[in-house]
Amino acid sequence: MKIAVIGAGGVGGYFGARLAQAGHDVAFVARGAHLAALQKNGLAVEGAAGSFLLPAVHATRDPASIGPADIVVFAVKMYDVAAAAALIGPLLGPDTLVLTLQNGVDAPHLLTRNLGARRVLGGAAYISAVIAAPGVIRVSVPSTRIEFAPVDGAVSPLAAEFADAGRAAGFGTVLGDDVDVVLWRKFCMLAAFSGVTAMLRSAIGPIREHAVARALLGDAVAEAVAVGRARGVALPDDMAATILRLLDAVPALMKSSMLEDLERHRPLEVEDLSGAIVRLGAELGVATPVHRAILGALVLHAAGVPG
Ligand SMILES: NC(=O)C1=CN([C@@H]2O[C@H](COP(=O)(O)OP(=O)(O)OC[C@H]3O[C@@H](n4cnc5c(N)ncnc54)[C@H](OP(=O)(O)O)[C@@H]3O)[C@@H](O)[C@H]2O)C=CC1
Ligand SMILES: CC(C)(CO)C(=O)C(=O)O
Repeated sequence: MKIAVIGAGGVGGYFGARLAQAGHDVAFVARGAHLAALQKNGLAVEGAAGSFLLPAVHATRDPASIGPADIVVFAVKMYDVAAAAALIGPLLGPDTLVLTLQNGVDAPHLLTRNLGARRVLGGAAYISAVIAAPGVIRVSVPSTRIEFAPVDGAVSPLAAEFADAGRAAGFGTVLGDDVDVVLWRKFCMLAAFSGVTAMLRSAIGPIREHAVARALLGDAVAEAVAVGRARGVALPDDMAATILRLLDAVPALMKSSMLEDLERHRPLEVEDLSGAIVRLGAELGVATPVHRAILGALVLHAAGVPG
């Protein structure tokens, strides 16, 4: 398959590298020192999901030099979605699909406004990865996967082909038909996990061991699930319990990407995580005091520190 990755960071860099390693024609749209390193030294992956080097990768700032792809993997941070969406045009052929991998629940719907629902796949990435240095992606979990679904609910052969390609390339894929369920299942976990770990500046281990912190985490999950249900998303009855079981099973040292960003003084996605829950809760009449506190605790850091 021909795959273009916009945003070659922790998420796009890792999944794109696996697909390239498996022999697919993968091109990365990147920028800055990371782009320069990709062009000079190739793309290195290290960490718990395996280490390998792709010594020569197609990396560029200019999507026109890539041309139409089968799949565009769209993996910039949420606050970069609007600007990076302008890069998609030259990558579109008549049947190209665009797979969004942002946390949060809005990205596929934002892209749908310009691209139309038939082209957009909304995805949730289950991975913990960062750009450790320019040209180097570090993954801190052994097993990774993408769950995704078409915005219009119509599962196409190309989407199924991508799911197969991912599995053959070494990461899990789950192709569903209800994009909101795919997004909200992760969002309810992630908004709570990222918000509480970032607010408390702690990996998950100490949080789940302290009764007060654990209760905060449980309340954050419950608020997110309540908002999702009020929005009409078909979340399973045991959603909150399932999420807490999952968070009990992850390694004690695991941090959210938002905590990693906070520690690196990078911009935060908090407005699209706890902020979205607060906004939707207000619209739907669901109280969200924990997410309001998370938003308040982090909002002054949301722009990061330039440089
Ligand atoms: N990291 C993780 O473990 C997980 C992250 N996610 C989600 O995935 C999304 C991506 O996150 P992540 O991979 O961590 O982000 P990263 O910051 O690691 O990577 C994003 C990359 O996109 C680049 N970029 C942004 N805009 C442009 C542009 N216009 N042109 C070219 N390159 C651009 C960024 O460059 P620059 O640095 O210069 O801004 C950066 O290199 C987020 O929504 C996140 O919440 C989901 C699951 C896990
Ligand atoms: C929780 C995790 C690591 C799950 O993939 C994640 O998505 C994030 O921290 O952004």
